Amino acid sequence: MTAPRLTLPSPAKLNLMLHILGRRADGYHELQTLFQFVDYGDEITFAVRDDGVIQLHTEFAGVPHDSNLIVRAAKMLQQQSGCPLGIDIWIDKVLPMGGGIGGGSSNAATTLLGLNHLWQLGWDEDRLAALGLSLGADVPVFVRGHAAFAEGVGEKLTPVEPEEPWYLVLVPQVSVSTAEIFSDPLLTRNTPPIKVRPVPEGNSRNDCLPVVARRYPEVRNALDLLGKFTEAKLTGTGSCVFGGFPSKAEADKVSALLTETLTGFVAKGSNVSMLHRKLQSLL
Ligand SMILES: C[C@](O)(CO)[C@H](O)COP(=O)(O)OP(=O)(O)OC[C@H]1O[C@@H](n2ccc(N)nc2=O)[C@H](O)[C@@H]1O
Ligand SMILES: Nc1ncnc2c1ncn2[C@@H]1O[C@H](COP(=O)(O)OP(=O)(O)OP(=O)(O)O)[C@@H](O)[C@H]1O
Repeated sequence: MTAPRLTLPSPAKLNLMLHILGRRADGYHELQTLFQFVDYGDEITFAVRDDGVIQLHTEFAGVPHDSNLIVRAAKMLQQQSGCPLGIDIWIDKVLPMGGGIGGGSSNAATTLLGLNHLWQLGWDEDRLAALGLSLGADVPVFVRGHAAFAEGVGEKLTPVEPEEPWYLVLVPQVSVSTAEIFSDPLLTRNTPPIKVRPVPEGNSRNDCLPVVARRYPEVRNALDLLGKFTEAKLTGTGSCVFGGFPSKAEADKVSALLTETLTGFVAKGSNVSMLHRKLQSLL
């Protein structure tokens, strides 16, 4: 008998602002950032196996299975929970890699929450978020599934309710290495912390933008194009660039101007992740 399959969404995130406050002794940077999800992402399908094997069936160009965050998340959860079960995994990958929209981190979180459900582990969100943090700074917010103001390296999360506009997200044909941007000597690392909550208007800057735009002409082009229609922002360390619109029709109108060399997608901003909405509907 074949095991029943469960398909779960793995949405992208946007950083609505990103300030770098300083650098810690371990090289990681202290940030203040606002995370919001969009209703657009990958889909991951899971089927439980009873032999304990963890098998990813979809190939990723340039990412060996052992370093894939999906496989790493599954193995870590299996090890730490002592679960004897295994899993077959397939992914429909639409999110660009190195785009600053957190595709890998989101995949890791969907895997943790999906397996917690299917293996019936009963782990709470705190425990899953702590495991997630060991896989990447962006994983905890995807585990929590709520728009958040993040501090520390991104793990200290306070839920927030920003507006939920339609976004046009531009995807320049270039992958940006997060580590490379954070090690650039020209990066601004001394932005004073915002102490007032909610974050006051006028703090939508991304401190990574000047360094990314300087290194990547493709990102500069995207910022220039979108900037003709709305405030154009960089998410994370790029490469993706996004802007908000009051309606889908207005975002679609600008999207229609895109070409093969600069693609993009239109998606609704969402303060509750698609993953959590789907999991809620299963209960
Ligand atoms: C820029 C953001 O996308 C904002 O959401 C994240 O902070 C990056 O999160 P991420 O991709 O999960 O990053 P990780 O995989 O944890 O780190 C990749 C590399 O970026 C650098 N890094 C990352 C996060 C951070 N707060 N400070 C850093 O200096 C480190 O060199 C690290 O080795
Ligand atoms: N399941 C996965 N999906 C995407 N990338 C993965 C995955 N597993 C490992 N990786 C590796 O992680 C790198 C970063 O991928 P990711 O899609 O998270 O980038 P990103 O959107 O820039 O993330 P962030 O916003 O967290 O900086 C990839 O270039 C790839 O080598």
